[in-house]
Amino acid sequence: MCGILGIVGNTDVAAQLYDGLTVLQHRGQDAAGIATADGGKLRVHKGNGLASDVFDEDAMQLLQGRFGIAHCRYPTAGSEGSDEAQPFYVNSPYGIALAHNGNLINTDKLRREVFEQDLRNVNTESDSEVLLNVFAHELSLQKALTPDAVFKAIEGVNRRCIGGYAVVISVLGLGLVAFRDPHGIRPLVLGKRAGKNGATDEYAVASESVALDLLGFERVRDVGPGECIVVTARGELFSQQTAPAQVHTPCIFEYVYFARPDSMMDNISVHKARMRMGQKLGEKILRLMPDHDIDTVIPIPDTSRDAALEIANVLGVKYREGFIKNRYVGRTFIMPGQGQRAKSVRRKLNPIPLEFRNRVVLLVDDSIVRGTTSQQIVQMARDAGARKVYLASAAPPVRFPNVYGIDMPSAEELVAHDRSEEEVQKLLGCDWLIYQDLADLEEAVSGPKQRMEHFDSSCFNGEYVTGIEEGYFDRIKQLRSDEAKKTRRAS
Ligand SMILES: O=P(O)(O)OC[C@H]1O[C@H](OP(=O)(O)OP(=O)(O)O)[C@H](O)[C@@H]1O
Ligand SMILES: NC(=O)CC[C@H](N)C(=O)O
Ligand SMILES: [Mg+2]
Repeated sequence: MCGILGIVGNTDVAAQLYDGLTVLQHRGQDAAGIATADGGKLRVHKGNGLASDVFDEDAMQLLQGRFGIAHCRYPTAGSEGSDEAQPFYVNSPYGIALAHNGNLINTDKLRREVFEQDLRNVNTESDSEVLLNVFAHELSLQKALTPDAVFKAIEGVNRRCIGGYAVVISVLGLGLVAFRDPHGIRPLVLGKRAGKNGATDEYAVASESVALDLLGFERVRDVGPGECIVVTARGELFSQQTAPAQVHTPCIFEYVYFARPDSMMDNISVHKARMRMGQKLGEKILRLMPDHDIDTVIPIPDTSRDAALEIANVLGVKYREGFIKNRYVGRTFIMPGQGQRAKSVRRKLNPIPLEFRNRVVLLVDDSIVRGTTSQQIVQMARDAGARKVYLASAAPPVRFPNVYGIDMPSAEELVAHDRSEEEVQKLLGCDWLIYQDLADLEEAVSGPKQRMEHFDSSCFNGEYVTGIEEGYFDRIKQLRSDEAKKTRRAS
């Protein structure tokens, strides 16, 4: 899902960008990078791995400058290679570095345009490098380097680029640029920190507010859909709507799985949204099984905990941590290959048998996507002595590909695609399977104050807010299915 962060400060920002990456790490484990602007020079350091693998003291020393951007990557386009780590950089019309969360769905067309019309070279298969070159070209059409010129350039980006995108850019000689796609599918939040001893205020933008909390920035507001913000190196903030107003449809899967519970996203607490998911699902369980025989509710750590606890409360049964998570194994869903994902579930989770022996357990996960986790977990619960194993998913069945920044390119890899709930239950091997209804999920996220009317729920309902060109799904399947990735890696 990728984490992005940009800071304009009164002192060097590299150490803060690094710290920020450590709390956005759950959004992308494959690569990390930082770019800072130091007078007339852009400094970039990036590579494969976690932030802690990529940066050492020498790298940090190089990254001087009072404004900069950072990225952690979960690939949705191109390869997992280090040349596709972000930020990407170009040196014309100015030194520009870009970090992108999301996925463009018209990359092929843009790539051709960038090469044939804009006369620019794109070196990798990454959609983000294409996006950078579109921006660079649009900026080159402007006469000056001012916030207004940047807004005009982003108007061009909004016009040409289709898909989900939240972006931070460093422009040498100007400052930080941040913007969000016209539907606000991907998240981006703005923070401010009062300058010390009369210095100007400092600003940060991040995928999640948790990065602002850590760095002592106050959460000001979310960047709006189709809005662009420019913070100059001197700390002046400008903002403008660069795309006509569209229906705001933030990605609902952020609340289900991606974001940290301690983040606020589009003014909604992720933690509260997950608790409400648990309440709704608990009520559905009671409706369908009023005389249930559940002894214990057990979460599948980490992400399902908030929902599982609320289900236990609604059902009035015990909540128990029956699986212990190995803290040194990362998130499995965002790993690039199925082999690695499958192996990691067992390495990551181990049962405490006494919480299972002779009990009827309700295992709760936030979502069931490929079924990698739940299939193994159900078996582990049985091996640990459970009398019956029920499984609840705080999200509805995932049946359709995601094309806006989650790497689910191929419907056939989704366990619920073209299967009834009974068929999925059989495949996962549990005694009963229950899914959240989509209307309940959307209500749970929106909350009692109904903060959001619409969502991008495409992986649940197959409705794509940008429209999808004929043949697109076949193309991404050919390029990005697990099989295709395996063949590419082997070659
Ligand atoms: O059906 P699947 O394809 O297995 O995908 C869904 C699972 O993957 C995620 O867990 P993950 O291990 O990535 O992270 P977590 O520790 O935050 O729960 C998610 O929370 C589900 O447990
Ligand atoms: N998950 C994401 O946000 C991915 C960003 C970009 N499409 C990449 O593959 O690097
Ligand atoms: Mg999980």
